Amino acid sequence: MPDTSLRLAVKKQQGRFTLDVDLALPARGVSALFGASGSGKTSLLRLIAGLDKPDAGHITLGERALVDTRRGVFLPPNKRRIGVVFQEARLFPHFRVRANLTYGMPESARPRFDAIVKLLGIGYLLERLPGTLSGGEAQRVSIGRALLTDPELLLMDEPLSGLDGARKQELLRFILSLVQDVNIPVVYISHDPQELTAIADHLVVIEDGRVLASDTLENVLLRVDLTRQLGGFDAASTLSVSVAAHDHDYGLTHLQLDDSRTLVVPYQDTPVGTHFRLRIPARDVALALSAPNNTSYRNQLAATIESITPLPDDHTAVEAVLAIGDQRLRARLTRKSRDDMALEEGQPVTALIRSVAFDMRQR
Ligand SMILES: Nc1ncnc2c1ncn2[C@@H]1O[C@H](COP(=O)(O)OP(=O)(O)OP(=O)(O)O)[C@@H](O)[C@H]1O
Repeated sequence: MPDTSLRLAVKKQQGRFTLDVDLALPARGVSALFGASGSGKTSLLRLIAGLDKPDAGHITLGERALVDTRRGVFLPPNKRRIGVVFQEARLFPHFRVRANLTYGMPESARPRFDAIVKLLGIGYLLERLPGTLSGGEAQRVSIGRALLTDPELLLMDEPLSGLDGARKQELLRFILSLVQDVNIPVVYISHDPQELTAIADHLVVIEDGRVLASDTLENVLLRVDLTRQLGGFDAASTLSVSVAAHDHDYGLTHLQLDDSRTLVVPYQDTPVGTHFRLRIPARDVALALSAPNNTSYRNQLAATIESITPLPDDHTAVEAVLAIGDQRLRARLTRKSRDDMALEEGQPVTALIRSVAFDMRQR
């Protein structure tokens, strides 16, 4: 497998706005750029795509230098092997879908045409003109066009923003399976926390043209110091689990967290051994000092308090990060319960879990 990780250190002045970013993104999965309107997400994406030049800096994709201002290197967009999908599908209005897809397609991608059309479910659209397509259909065609340039990296700038709720979900599921099938790294811009929770593996938080955080989604969402910037995200943690067994009689599925810990959830129609991520809202985790016997909480996990932090925006609440083996779980408590139970860092506790949600992605 070629190394397709993206590394960049770029500066660009745009009027009074300064973009100053130093970043390394993984070679696999979806890296999301998240930040308020005007934080610089699109400006960064345009530099990566080659639509703008940085004032100073370098960008490399795997071994290839795309830009290096000191050496005078600047690869034009069509030489970068980067596919771009914009907010609105930018199709040629007078070309049929087929011609839109094949326009600029390199010979190397020709054998994959049928497979990509099938993958995107756009076979029935090939002879239509762009003006007759729905927003979701047009966006699928533009994803197809980006894939048919044989890219090593796919950039998506709010690809779902023009779509309504149901179509948004549909295309989101679609992009998820696509990412798993084509195995090309994706840089994905959005300011929608729900969308990013569903799709991102890696999260980059941008504010005022600078990177505040760049790490796995799980790790960034554990950062209590970013509570303000991550306001739209439900405080939640993700746990990696695998399906251990099904209990058909009670309609339950047993999940293995690690060698000594299991969770029980409503029956999931998924084979034993399947890996999953579970999403657990911080407010659905309670703490007990010892494992209670008589409780309707099905899930109790032995844990250790790693940190307890006051919430910046709510003086009645605190947030605890619990170590559960080598995974981490957030719990939101009232300040009063912390004081009543005399909770402190390093203390062993039992985490009681009220609800879990399944992540859409299988791992
Ligand atoms: N050509 C330009 N000249 C001057 N300022 C610009 C130019 N292009 C962008 N900017 C400014 O750069 C800043 C970052 O814009 P950018 O479009 O990258 O933000 P964004 O995070 O993508 O926002 P949104 O989520 O609203 O799309 C903004 O303040 C914008 O006004």
